[in-house]
Amino acid sequence: MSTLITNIAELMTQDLEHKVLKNAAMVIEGERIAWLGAAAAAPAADDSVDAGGRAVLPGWVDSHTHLVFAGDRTAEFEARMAGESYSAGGIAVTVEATRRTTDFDLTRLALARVAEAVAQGTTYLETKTGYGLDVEQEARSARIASTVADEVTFLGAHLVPAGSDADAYTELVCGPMLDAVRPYVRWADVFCEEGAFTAEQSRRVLEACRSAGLGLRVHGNQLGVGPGVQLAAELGAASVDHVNYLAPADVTALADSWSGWDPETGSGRRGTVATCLPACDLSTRQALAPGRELLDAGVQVALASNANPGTSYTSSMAFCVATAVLQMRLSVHEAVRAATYGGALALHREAGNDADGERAVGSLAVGHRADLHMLNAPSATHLAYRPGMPLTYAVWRAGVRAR
Ligand SMILES: N=CN[C@@H](CCC(=O)O)C(=O)O
Ligand SMILES: [Zn+2]
Repeated sequence: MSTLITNIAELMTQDLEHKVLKNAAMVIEGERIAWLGAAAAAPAADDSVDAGGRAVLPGWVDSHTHLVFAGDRTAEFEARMAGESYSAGGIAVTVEATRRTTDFDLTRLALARVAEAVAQGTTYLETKTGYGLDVEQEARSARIASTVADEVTFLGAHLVPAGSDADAYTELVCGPMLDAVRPYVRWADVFCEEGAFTAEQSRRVLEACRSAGLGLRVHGNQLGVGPGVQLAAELGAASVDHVNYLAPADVTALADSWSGWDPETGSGRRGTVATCLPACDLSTRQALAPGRELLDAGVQVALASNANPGTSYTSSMAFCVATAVLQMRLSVHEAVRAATYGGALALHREAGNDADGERAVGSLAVGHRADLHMLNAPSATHLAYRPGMPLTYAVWRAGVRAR
C-alpha cells in the first residue's frame, strides 16, 4: 500500500544534503519513504493526501525524557519561581511517589505522557529509569519503560538514596542493579554533578555499564562547570546532556570527538553529541545552554525536552525549537535539525536504509522510516514565528497515521 502526500509547500528533509524542497510531494510505502521530490514529478500511488500547502518535516526525535514516574512537584516549582534554586535532592520526592504506585498505574501514566508527545509531533522517543533507586524498583521502571518508549536508558545513578553510603550505592548500581535492568535497556546514564555522583563514581558506573554492552550517556555540566563533559567525551558516550556550564576545553573536546567521522558512510569514530534542554533551563532559571557557540565550534548538537516532573514538565519539542531560535540564536533550520537528526544522532539511529535491519529516523530520504510531522503552517519558520501555537496538523509514525 503506497500513499502520495502532495501539495507540500515546504519539505524540510534534514537529510545529509540539508535539502529544503518547495512545492514538493512524497510517497510512503508501508513503514518507509519510497520517493520524494517536486510535486510535478510525483509518481502515482494507491492513495493520496493533499497537504493543502502545509509544511512537512521529520517527526521529532526526543532523545532525553524521564517519563516513568508518579506524583508531581508543583510545590518545588513554586518555591523555585519564588527564588529557590534547583538541587538534585528533589528527585527523592518523585522516587517516594513512584515506589508507592502500582505497575498498572505507572504504565498508564507513562503511556499517557508518550501519547501527549506523539500528539505534538514526536515520533521517536527515549526514556530513562531513575525514580526507583533500588534493584527491584529500577528493574520495574526499566521493564515498564521498555513497553512505552523506543529506547530505554538505565539511570540508577540518578541520586544516592537517603541513608545510603554513596560508594556502596555506586557498587549496587554497577552490580545487582545493572544485572536486573540489563534485559530491558540499551543505554546507561549517570547524573555527574555536585549533589549527585562524583567523577570517580560516574566513571565507575559508566565503565561497568559499558562492559555490560550498554551505550553511554551523561547528565553533565547542568549546575556548574564540572567533569561530566570530559568524562563523556573520554569514554565515547553517545551524548552529554544539559551542557549549561562549559569551559573552553569542554567545547574543544566535544568538537574534536567528531573529527574523522564520516556521516555519509558512518565510518570513523563517532563522537559525543551535546544535547541542549532549553525547557529545563527555563524551568530551573538557568542560563540557556550555549547552543550557538557549540554549533559554531563544530559540535554536533541535539535538542530534547527532558520531560520530567522536577526540572522540565513538558514534552513539547516545538517549545524547545522556538526557544532555541528566539533565545539561543539558532536558525530555524538548525533548531529543527537538532530536534530531529540531532536526536537521532544522539541515539545512534540516524543511519539505516532498505538494506539495513534498522531504518534511519530523524531525516527524510528514500528508505528512511516514514516518520512525518505536518504543520498547520506553510513553513517550519512558523514554529518560532508563532511560538506556543498548536501547529501540529498530522503525524505519521513508521508510515502509520498517529494523529
Ligand atoms: N538533572 C537530573 N535529572 C533530571 C531532573 C530530575 C528531577 O529533578 O526529578 C534532569 O535531567 O533535569
Ligand atoms: Zn534528565
